Amino acid sequence: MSARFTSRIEVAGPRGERFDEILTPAAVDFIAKLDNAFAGRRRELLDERRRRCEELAAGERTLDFLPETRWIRNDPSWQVAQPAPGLEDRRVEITGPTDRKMTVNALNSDAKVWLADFEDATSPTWANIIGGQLNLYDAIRRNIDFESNGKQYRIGDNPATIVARPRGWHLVEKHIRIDGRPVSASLVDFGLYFFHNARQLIARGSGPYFYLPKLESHLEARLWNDVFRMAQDELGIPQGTIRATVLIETIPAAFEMEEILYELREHAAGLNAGRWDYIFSIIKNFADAGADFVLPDRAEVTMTVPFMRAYTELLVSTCHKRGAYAIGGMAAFIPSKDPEANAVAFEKVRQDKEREANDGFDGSWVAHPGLVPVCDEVFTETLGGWPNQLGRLRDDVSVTATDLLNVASAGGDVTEEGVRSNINVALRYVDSWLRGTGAAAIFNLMEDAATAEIARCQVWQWVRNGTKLGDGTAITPELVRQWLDEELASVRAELGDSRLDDAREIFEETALGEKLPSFFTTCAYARYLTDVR
Ligand SMILES: CC(=O)SCCNC(=O)CCNC(=O)[C@H](O)C(C)(C)COP(=O)(O)OP(=O)(O)OC[C@H]1O[C@@H](n2cnc3c(N)ncnc32)[C@H](O)[C@@H]1OP(=O)(O)O
Ligand SMILES: O=CC(=O)O
Ligand SMILES: [Mg+2]
Repeated sequence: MSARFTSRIEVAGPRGERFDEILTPAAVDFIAKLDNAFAGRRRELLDERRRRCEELAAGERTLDFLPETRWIRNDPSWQVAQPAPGLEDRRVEITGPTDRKMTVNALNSDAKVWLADFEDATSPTWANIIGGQLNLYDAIRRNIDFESNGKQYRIGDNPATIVARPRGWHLVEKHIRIDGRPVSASLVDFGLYFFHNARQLIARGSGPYFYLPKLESHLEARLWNDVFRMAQDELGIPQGTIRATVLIETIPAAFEMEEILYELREHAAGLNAGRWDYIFSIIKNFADAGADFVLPDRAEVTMTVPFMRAYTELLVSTCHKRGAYAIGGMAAFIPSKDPEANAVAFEKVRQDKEREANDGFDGSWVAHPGLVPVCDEVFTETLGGWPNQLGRLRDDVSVTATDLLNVASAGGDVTEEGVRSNINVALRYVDSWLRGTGAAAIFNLMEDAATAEIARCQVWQWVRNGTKLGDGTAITPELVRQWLDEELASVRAELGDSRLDDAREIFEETALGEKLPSFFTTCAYARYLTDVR
């Protein structure tokens, strides 16, 4: 169903129950104002991303710390804003999609923060996006009690602070159109959440807080900062009320961490080490750059390989130099019903959090309520009586461009099991995503858009480089197609028909095509998640 709000603005998505409470004329007008002001710059910055990626692929460019912003890195006088109410203590943060049940469960999980996710953990169907906004709207107003399967869902006395993660700059929301063109998905998710909830959150002693995903440069951070300034002005909310934590999850952004904090300094709360998209970004940007950039099996790219350690060490030292929180990333292990797998998962998560706490992170992420106590315990032990370890300046850290780009330092092998696992996981995850679920437990691991991007991108990189298995067999398109047939058959035997044919099509296109598409989500969204052309 389509509703025209003005001669320029059209909402083309179906009207779900209570969607009109979110898609009010004033809220849609607010998004249109943001889009009018910032759509052009967004497009230019996306063009710049494409240019950089192509130049890197062609060997015409390398990545390094920017000479033109050295003055920002050398200027000792600036710090980011003070921690805002509810964000002083971030020792454990739970992430997850914004469906109704998970909203209540995450808020009650005893985590300090809930990352309410419209990005990696959400399949961006119209129902998920507007339904998710409704759930947040209701949760913030404590109007979300319900019963399901005999269980009462009700927000308790000490809920987590909500930090919403809008979709990245690369995505559009085709169901809202201005002058016939789709608006930026980032502005839709940010705009609706901010418009409806900013004042409520402030009145309740919290505030409008955001995680910003997949940034590739400080100019993209500047764009967000300008969005914040305009949004605060429009609603008459004091400048500097918003807080944003930026995910450093692309390789270009790793070279601009300090500049990103600088651009957002009046709104910056910290940086997060988004490890999965970071690995994806490295593969994507260097997929064509030769054998030195070929990564081993996905399971072998751990946080302790030298180039990943360089990244997290630089992140902590950069943050603490500027008074910003350093938040750790997601260990993919989740609780399991099998006691043995469960024990392994808890031990792996504990080790991951211990490494982060020892390195100086102020807190970290978990994917499941069952993991909150582990993370809490580890950080509480390290923090002592303090809410953070901002005082640990990590002056000992010195990371060079070579350290960040030393992808070969990962070592490890590519195996048949690794290739098959990538194919299998990608099929299962894309199938789930097409059915509207953006985070899934697959083989006892949390899989989401970022981890699935790694899976299909690795296959493309291995094929492109003719990477060899231990027995000398080269990974060719023919071999991958043969294994794809076999893996598909085994997944189909388990799941039934599902959306596996579509998942296969997406896999072939994004893992075996002549060109490596930037994201599987952009093409799959346009083709399968919306009828709007
Ligand atoms: C790369 C990145 O960006 S990481 C961040 C993005 N990814 C994520 O956020 C993933 C978040 N995690 C999840 O979505 C889920 O934990 C999954 C899909 C991996 C597993 O979910 P399930 O299979 O439902 O797990 P399980 O059956 O053990 O859940 C038990 C209970 O915990 C709840 N639960 C599980 N994970 C979460 C979560 N992250 N937030 C809130 N509640 C959760 C379930 O809803 C269920 O509740 P119920 O007892 O009321 O029915
Ligand atoms: O968003 C987090 C990541 O690891 O990707
Ligand atoms: Mg991510």
